[in-house]
Amino acid sequence: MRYTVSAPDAPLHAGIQLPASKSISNRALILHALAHGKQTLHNLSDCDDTRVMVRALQGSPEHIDIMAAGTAMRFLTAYLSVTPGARVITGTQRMQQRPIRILVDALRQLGADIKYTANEGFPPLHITGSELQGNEISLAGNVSSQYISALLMIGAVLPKGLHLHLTGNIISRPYINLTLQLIHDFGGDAQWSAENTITVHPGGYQDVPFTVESDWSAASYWYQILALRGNEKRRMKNEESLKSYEEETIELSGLFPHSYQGDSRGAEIFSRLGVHTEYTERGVRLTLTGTPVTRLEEDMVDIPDLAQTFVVTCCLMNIPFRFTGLQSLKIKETDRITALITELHKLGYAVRSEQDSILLWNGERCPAESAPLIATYEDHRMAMAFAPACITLPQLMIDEPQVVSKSYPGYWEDLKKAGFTVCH
Ligand SMILES: O=C(O)C1=C[C@@H](OP(=O)(O)O)[C@@H](O)[C@H](O)C1
Ligand SMILES: C=C(OP(=O)(O)O)C(=O)O
Repeated sequence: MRYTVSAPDAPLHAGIQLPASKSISNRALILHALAHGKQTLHNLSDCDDTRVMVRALQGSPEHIDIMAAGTAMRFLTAYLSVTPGARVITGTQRMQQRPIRILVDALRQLGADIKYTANEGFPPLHITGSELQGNEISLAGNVSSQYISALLMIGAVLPKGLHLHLTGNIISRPYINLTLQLIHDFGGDAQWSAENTITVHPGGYQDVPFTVESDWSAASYWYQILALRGNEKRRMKNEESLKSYEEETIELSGLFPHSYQGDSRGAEIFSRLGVHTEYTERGVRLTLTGTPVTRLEEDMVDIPDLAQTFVVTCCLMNIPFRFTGLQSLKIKETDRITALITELHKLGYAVRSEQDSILLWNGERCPAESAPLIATYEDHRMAMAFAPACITLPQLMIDEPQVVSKSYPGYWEDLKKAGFTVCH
């Protein structure tokens, strides 16, 4: 399947109910299960990554397929290690190439019984749950923060709690802090006890009602849409159309100013690309403002999921960039470094990488394809970050658009609500 996407002719005035955060949903589900919770979790995401988690936690299945959900794979590996019973946990072909050795080694040091059923270091895993006796381990903090979050959440149900010493340069740190925040919300006690050490006290969790915030990573595609509309506006000479663009607004509900989510930093970065954020009672109201920067440099080690949004946005706005801290992109849903370079070449942008961790563009162009079809590589963020490019490149085609269901099942419907045309 493929979609052809076109931008609205009329001024954009969209009101969007964003999906709930899958990162918060999947943490809340694990903590709720560890609390033997009966209370309702409100506003859980309906995305694939959360659905697989709900299914895995219901009725204790012996065979668990978490499809493409990194959080579900990592969080459940730790959870099943402390939960009585024997299970096999697996996922898509790609999930079977995403490394998990660091987490498995850490859990084994605590006493867990985990076996690789195919390739050493990768899912599927056979896990037999038991009470783990260990309470102090060191692990690398520079590969995926999801290993750390997984261990922290079970820390409070270990008889002696847990001291985690993190080695290397810690990546995706806001996701670790999000985990600590949710542990507190569920009545646990965990904090940074030294620069690279986190301590989780024993004592378990409380059964509390909880409401999941909307997803700031999903919000980034709407910021991108407005930034690209602003770019079109500046290219227009006609006073009337200029005025109508100026008044364009997008309202996104369910976001708060002091979010737990690290990707809320996207709002500040987009302010440098001409998008103003105003917090309202319901969420945020985005409007166009000011003049965008002429070059963007950013360390994205804390916000890896926003890399695709900013790389595509900057190319289309003709803003040269250098984004560092992207070392985790190679082991996500696809190798996002290679995928971005390949697809942007189709659109005529010669983006380059350095040291597998930097993406840069100095404004260099290459011949563009006349009717580009954007491949999505089973990666929701490839589809969602490239679709807004139709504002600059009319009739853009997106291959396998259904991939968005991993985190934002209503993405295409929401685009239609905002006036975009989405055709099969
Ligand atoms: O903990 C989480 O909810 C996540 C952590 C990040 O992964 P890494 O820690 O592997 O970078 C992020 O990319 C992912 O989408 C969600
Ligand atoms: C990397 C992502 O997800 P995960 O690692 O949880 O599969 C993502 O949603 O961009």
